[in-house]
Amino acid sequence: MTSLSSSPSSPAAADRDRAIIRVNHLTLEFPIFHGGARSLKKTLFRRAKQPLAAVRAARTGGQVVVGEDSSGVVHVRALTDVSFTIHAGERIGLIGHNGAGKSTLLRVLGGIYVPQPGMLTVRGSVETLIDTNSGMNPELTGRENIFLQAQHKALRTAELKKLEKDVESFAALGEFMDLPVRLYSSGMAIRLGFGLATAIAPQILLMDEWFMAGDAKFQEKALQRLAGVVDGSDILVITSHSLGIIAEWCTRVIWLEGGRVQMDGPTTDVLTAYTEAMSNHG
Ligand SMILES: Nc1ncnc2c1ncn2[C@@H]1O[C@H](COP(=O)(O)OP(=O)(O)OP(=O)(O)O)[C@@H](O)[C@H]1O
Repeated sequence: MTSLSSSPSSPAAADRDRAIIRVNHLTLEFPIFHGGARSLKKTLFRRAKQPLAAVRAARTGGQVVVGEDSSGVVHVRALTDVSFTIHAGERIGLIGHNGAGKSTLLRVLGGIYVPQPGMLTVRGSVETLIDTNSGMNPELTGRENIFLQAQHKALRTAELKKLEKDVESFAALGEFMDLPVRLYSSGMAIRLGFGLATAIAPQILLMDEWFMAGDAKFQEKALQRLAGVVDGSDILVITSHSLGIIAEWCTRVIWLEGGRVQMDGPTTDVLTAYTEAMSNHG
């Protein structure tokens, strides 16, 4: 069950309405409808007959399972029984191997995937920096997309003008601002998407590491702008393979392994354990 709600801004209700994310026993599976699923199912059954010691869990990816319903559809279980609470003021880093479930978890928190079973409560305004074009219409120009966002946020004319000026100057796309977004390179789409998503600080900012893409000058500008947004937000959740970024930005780290929470705690403790595990197992 998912509940998403926005906070009223009454100062009297400030404490009660501060952002919070609560995740309880969350599991998420993707069904596989690919032609290869049949032979994959045979392999899984063959493996199930082998002694347990011979079936070592893969280090990358979620768990591949045969569905328990009568259809026998093969699923990838990306998240298994994940639970945690994030309070206002916390900056969370999600780390783990390729396929550990970081991006999937971020999408669940952003309301893009609905977990079943499990319960998710997200209180506060949410902004996601997950896909380069998230929330953008590729058929519209960059400028029209700014107007679209302003409409969603019910901005007044003066606020819209401010937003347009701010994003235009940050993205520095020149005449491309008045061309359809589908013509942009991925770096150009990042400039616009990042500029838009960070123009107004949300209570909860969910961010995948793609923002690190782009040329060096843009990265520098993006980090500077992000610092301001993070300061204005209640909660930051960021996934990254760069432990330097996690160490610099996060107060707490959740380490995922094969879709499960391996460790959850203060940044230094989790990064130390993770780095040790890396050097032991590669
Ligand atoms: N749309 C999808 N359909 C099927 N399986 C998916 C889908 N998205 C993710 N998965 C699977 O879910 C598991 C977790 O993937 P996810 O992208 O969340 O991992 P990640 O930790 O973000 O990985 P990386 O660091 O490589 O980006 C993987 O096994 C992946 O194959």
